[in-house]
Amino acid sequence: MDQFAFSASQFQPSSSSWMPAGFSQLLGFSSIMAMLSSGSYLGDSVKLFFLGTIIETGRRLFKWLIERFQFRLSITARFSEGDPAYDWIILFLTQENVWRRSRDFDVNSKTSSRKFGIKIEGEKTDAEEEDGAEYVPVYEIPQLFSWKGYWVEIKREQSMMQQSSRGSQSGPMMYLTMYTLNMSALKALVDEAKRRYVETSRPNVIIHSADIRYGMPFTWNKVKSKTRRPLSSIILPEGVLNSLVDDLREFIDSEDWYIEAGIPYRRGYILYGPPGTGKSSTIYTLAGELGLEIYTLSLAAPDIDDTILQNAAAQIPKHSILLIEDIDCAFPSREDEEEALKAAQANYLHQKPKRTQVTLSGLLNVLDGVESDEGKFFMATTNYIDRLDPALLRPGRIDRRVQYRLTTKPQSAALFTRFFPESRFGTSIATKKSFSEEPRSEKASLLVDVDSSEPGLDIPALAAQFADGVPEDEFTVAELQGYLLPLKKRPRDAAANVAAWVAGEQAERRGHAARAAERKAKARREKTAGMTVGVGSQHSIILSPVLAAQLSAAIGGEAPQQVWSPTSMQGVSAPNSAAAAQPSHSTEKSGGAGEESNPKVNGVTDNAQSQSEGSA
Ligand SMILES: Nc1ncnc2c1ncn2[C@@H]1O[C@H](COP(=O)(O)OP(=O)(O)OP(=O)(O)O)[C@@H](O)[C@H]1O
Repeated sequence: MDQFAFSASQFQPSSSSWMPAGFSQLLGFSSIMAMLSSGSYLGDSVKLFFLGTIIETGRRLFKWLIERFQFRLSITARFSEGDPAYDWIILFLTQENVWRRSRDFDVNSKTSSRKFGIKIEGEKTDAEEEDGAEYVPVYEIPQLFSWKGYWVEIKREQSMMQQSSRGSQSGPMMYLTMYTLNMSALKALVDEAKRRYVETSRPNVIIHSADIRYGMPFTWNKVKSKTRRPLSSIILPEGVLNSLVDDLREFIDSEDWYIEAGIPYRRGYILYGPPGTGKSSTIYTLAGELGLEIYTLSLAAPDIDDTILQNAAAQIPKHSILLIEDIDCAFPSREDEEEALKAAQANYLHQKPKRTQVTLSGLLNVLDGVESDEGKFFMATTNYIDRLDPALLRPGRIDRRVQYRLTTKPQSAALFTRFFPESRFGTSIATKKSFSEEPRSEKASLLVDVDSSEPGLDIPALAAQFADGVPEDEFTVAELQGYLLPLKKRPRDAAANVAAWVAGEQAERRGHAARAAERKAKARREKTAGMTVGVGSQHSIILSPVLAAQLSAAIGGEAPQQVWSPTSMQGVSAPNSAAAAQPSHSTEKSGGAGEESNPKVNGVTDNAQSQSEGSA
């Protein structure tokens, strides 16, 4: 107490110099100062409290200043995953080695999906390089780097984006902060990122496919890259491919014309014909040639509806291709739907077969609407153009139709030459090698060559032999390719054995057609047998189609036309009984074995000139 009283009196004279003594006493200021200087426990606590308050206030002030400073002296850009610009930035960061200070990676096995993995140096074999794991930096901890004299900070975050009918939408976002007031620096960085992306992607075709997950926003997040195919690898009748390339180039270059003429700046193609004739390959090759990215969607997917389709089309950047493969699957004909329903019922499935929720009008809206201009290409493939609604094919929606057919002789020869190019197998190589190497016997010079293939061959003659062995309009390029693949180093065998292969294929097709006819006949019998099986004249029973079929097979065929007495049906116990094993309907013929084997389709033709309308 004494100590306290002493200190207070010591303090009082000085405080009175700037504050009336009565006033300072009223505030209790002198007693607080006395307490603080007393060194007591309470005084220390109060000191600590004031110190903490000062530090916290300072910290907040500093943060506030930094934020203001950052806001005024930096530019922040956001990139959301699924948008092409996000990929530009990711690739840019990989190339700038920003990941070097990072300790945070996603490790994935290498696939054709593009993830912009980085190369981690170490002693690795080539095989490991090719097939090993891929290290993809995560960038979830902010990384600072400098680019052209600017400080740039990068950070990836999972962030909430917006509310939609499909729930709250969230997705990874990349935040790029540049410490500069110069807006054009950001533009330069983004342009540079895009340029590098285009440059890096040039040898590949980039294919985006839809990422549809319940409750998540629609994105084109699944990205793959395919090695670009040269135009010469596509075997079509003379001029078809070049005319498509010219048409697409002209379209890309004539944006101003479209705007001036008031015509929607969009282009639609449909490629149709039997499977394996090169429809998809043509689209991928065109995309590679012109540096276009492909956005592919299957309308047959049950999760996709008109809203998603519209969203998807809207998210596609300018000068890219919206590809819908097998477009007929989305809108099956009424007969097909009935058949699917019957098949489901026959198997006691009470659910309707699942089909797309996309409506024809939804698709037409996408083709006509704002989403479909801005220099986008709409490309579709189908095996059955007749099943498509004429509204879909009308000029202005589909500008060009390209028909694909089974191979002609020139196509077969061209395919052979593609497999066995003159440059590797022709006479010129053999001559060059025989001069450059030690003299050897004729037999030996034929055996040794580049890639241990057969050299010194008359490739045009072998190609002609091969083409002669393949009947026109019977096989697809894909089928011939399947035959040639195992013989890729043996051109002579490929040409010599093709006739035998063709004969084998034809026999197999006849067998297949016979079995198909048999199945059809059986289905017809089941249909009629399923209606009514009479037991005596008074008791007729209705059987399920399957049971009726089993019964009719067991008792010998056309059940509904006949009346079976209960005694005649005795012994019919199971479908696998001896009676069932020997059906008495063997008189039924297979209904023209060759009929269904080969749909008659000829060569590849381009209908563009005759059928294209509404194009520029
Ligand atoms: N005209 C062709 N030129 C070059 N290769 C072809 C051609 N037709 C088919 N192929 C080859 O056959 C395979 C299948 O071709 P593709 O997928 O392009 O056929 P498609 O007509 O699109 O078939 P689907 O209708 O089943 O989708 C590919 O490997 C492709 O290289």
